[in-house]
Amino acid sequence: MIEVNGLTKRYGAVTAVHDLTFTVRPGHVTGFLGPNGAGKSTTLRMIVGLNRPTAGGATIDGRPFARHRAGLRHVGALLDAADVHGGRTAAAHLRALAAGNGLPRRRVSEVLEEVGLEAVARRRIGGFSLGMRQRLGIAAALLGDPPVLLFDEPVNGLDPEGVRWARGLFRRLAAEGRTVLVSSHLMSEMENTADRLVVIGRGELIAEESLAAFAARGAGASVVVRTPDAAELAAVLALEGGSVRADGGDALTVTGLSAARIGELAHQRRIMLSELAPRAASLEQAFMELTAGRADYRAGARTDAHAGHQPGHATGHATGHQTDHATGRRAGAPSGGAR
Ligand SMILES: Nc1ncnc2c1ncn2[C@@H]1O[C@H](COP(=O)(O)OP(=O)(O)OP(=O)(O)O)[C@@H](O)[C@H]1O
Repeated sequence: MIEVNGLTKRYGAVTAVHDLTFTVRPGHVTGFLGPNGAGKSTTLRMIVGLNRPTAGGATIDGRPFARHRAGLRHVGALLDAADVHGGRTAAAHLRALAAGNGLPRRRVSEVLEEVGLEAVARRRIGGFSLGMRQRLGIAAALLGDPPVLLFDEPVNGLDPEGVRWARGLFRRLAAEGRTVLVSSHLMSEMENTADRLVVIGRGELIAEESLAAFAARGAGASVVVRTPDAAELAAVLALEGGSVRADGGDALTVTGLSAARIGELAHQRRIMLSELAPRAASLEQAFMELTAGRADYRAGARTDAHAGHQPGHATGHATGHQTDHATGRRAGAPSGGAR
């Protein structure tokens, strides 16, 4: 179990994470979601002691990460797949990690097989694609067979088969009773993987609930209506507080009114309907609505909040990250002191 309590991280004037409190339970895949720059990586790094909180803290199975002597045997993490020594082979990288953490050498071949990299075990990591590096990072996280696992954007760069494989792996790890926290900025990556969600925006908690509860919020749900009297019905529905989009011809898409209410209003006005079809919100839509206004950057426009930010961070970790991000530590080996 991971317990995050009042976790806060400030970088000068920038508050990356603000008073974040949530719990990640064993036996589930918990999706850690938020738009770019929401503070996911910073939070994960604080959980494993690589960033020092400004306030608050996090425990893993009751103790801060630093007090876990078992290291990789207790907690495995993929934090930055690019953060590996390119001159080493995959096998050598994992062997060094195993040796440094007192793990048996046989684990190296076991995890290489698990992630499907046996065939390239003796190739230098420098020539690996991002997807292969992600697999290697996942292998490193699994090396100590730990009960607690954290993965930061693990499916970035994986091909569709790789994404399906990773989903299955996370679910299996959770089914084995492990605590599995997986971050993503895309709801679509989580909806077939996670059964619980922690959603953050601009460093603050927005939602902590089951995927089912999230889906039931109904945000973004709409009703498709077809009628020969589209203009008249649109006016009636707008008066009732619905928001109506004319889709051309006899079709309208209505939000803010239930299908039952639309049917009732049409009946009262003797407007004939040829279709009345509720459409559930996609989870992606619900996520977008929930985090609207909490994303630092959206296509084409920048919000005015976080005025001190460098535009470069829209692409991830381009600028302003020197203080904490460049720790030079390897994925899967969250050890050493925090900055
Ligand atoms: N070392 C740092 N120095 C200054 N600001 C930082 C540093 N690390 C992160 N930030 C800022 O903190 C905020 C949260 O960044 P973080 O990388 O944790 O977000 P994220 O949710 O992981 O985003 P992404 O999906 O883009 O990786 C951003 O505004 C970022 O610019």
